[in-house]
Amino acid sequence: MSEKSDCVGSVVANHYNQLLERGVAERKESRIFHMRNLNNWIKSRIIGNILDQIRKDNGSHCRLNVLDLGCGKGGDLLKWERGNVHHVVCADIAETSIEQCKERYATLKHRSRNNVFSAEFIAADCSKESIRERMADRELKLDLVSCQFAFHYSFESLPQAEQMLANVSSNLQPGGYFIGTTTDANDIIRRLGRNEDPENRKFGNAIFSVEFPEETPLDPPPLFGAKYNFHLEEVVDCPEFLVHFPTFEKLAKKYGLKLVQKTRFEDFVRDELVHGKDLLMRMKALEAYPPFGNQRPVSQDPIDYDHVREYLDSSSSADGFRPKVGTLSKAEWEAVSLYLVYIFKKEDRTRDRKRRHSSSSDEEANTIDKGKTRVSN
Ligand SMILES: C[S@@+](CC[C@H](N)C(=O)[O-])C[C@H]1O[C@@H](n2cnc3c(N)ncnc32)[C@H](O)[C@@H]1O
Repeated sequence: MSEKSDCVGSVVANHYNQLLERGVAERKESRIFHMRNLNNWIKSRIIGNILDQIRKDNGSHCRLNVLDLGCGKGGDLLKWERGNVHHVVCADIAETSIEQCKERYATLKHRSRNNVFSAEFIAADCSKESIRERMADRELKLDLVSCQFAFHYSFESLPQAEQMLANVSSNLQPGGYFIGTTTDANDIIRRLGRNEDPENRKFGNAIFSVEFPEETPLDPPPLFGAKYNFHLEEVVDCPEFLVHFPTFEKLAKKYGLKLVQKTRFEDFVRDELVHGKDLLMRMKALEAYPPFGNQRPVSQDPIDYDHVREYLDSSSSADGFRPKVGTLSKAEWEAVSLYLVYIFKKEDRTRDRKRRHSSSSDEEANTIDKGKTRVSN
């Protein structure tokens, strides 16, 4: 492994290790409170949908073993509890995050009087070592690997992306799923706007920025190691790498993982609103506008609400009544919409072969959630 790559791995680990745990009150005051809730809602929907799909595939009482790859402090533990899974392997490069994840799990376990999934915790650079060696049961087969907001770190180099995928594929059952969220490289390059000004290396707004250092070639960027510095108010300030999606898809295929869905967050949110609105409201993923009583809008910049004022102006009734709507400030939406959702399925070669031979049914093996399979660019 090169010195350079070791160095980036430790920068990432140090950054996440130093992140402070915030209390509920402090989180509510955050400029990105609703954006974080919206991201959490998106993950809840991805996880909920895929668990439904696995139960459809394998029977409603099937055992469910999960790997949370790049689990951080355990932001998804509650989702695993609500999803009634049986075992979760939590892995992350940041040791302090893994300790915090362990503590959160202990609290969850205590609160539920031991009536919760079993769990194990592994502090490891999953782009450089095999986690199977570190698992309590090396024979354990997983039904789901979830890698939320973390896969882009492995695109530092081809060997790292391959090791990450090996950790996914070698632990998954045939027919198991690999789900995740990552930045949309095409969108990042488009937003850089080098067509307008070939010198551009940075874009963003008051809450986030993406900046490519001089050493990253941009015309075109390399398939691996296309480093940019990502800054998100209060939470992230560290190097990440563009994930060239066709390369990701091709590599995943080499590891027996077939792409079944790739959806940009903005499309995912629109689609999931049909069934997920109640949860969205409960999770406070949108800001009420105009604000209630003497509350202030989250952003003090009026531009952040131009879109909603325009909407309200066009939909006010004749008596001037202006309803409240749920929205997100423009700055937060610009950050949310940098991401995409992906779902891969581990090929089940025996089953697929049998199915091809024995049935003329046109049921697609990879159909997710009532025909919503979508592979778009
Ligand atoms: C943005 S956080 C997301 C945490 C969590 N998945 C969530 O959604 O709340 C990214 C996480 O990926 C972890 N990470 C980055 N590179 C990693 C690597 N090579 N191996 C394992 N974890 C890694 C970081 O330590 C961090 O906890």
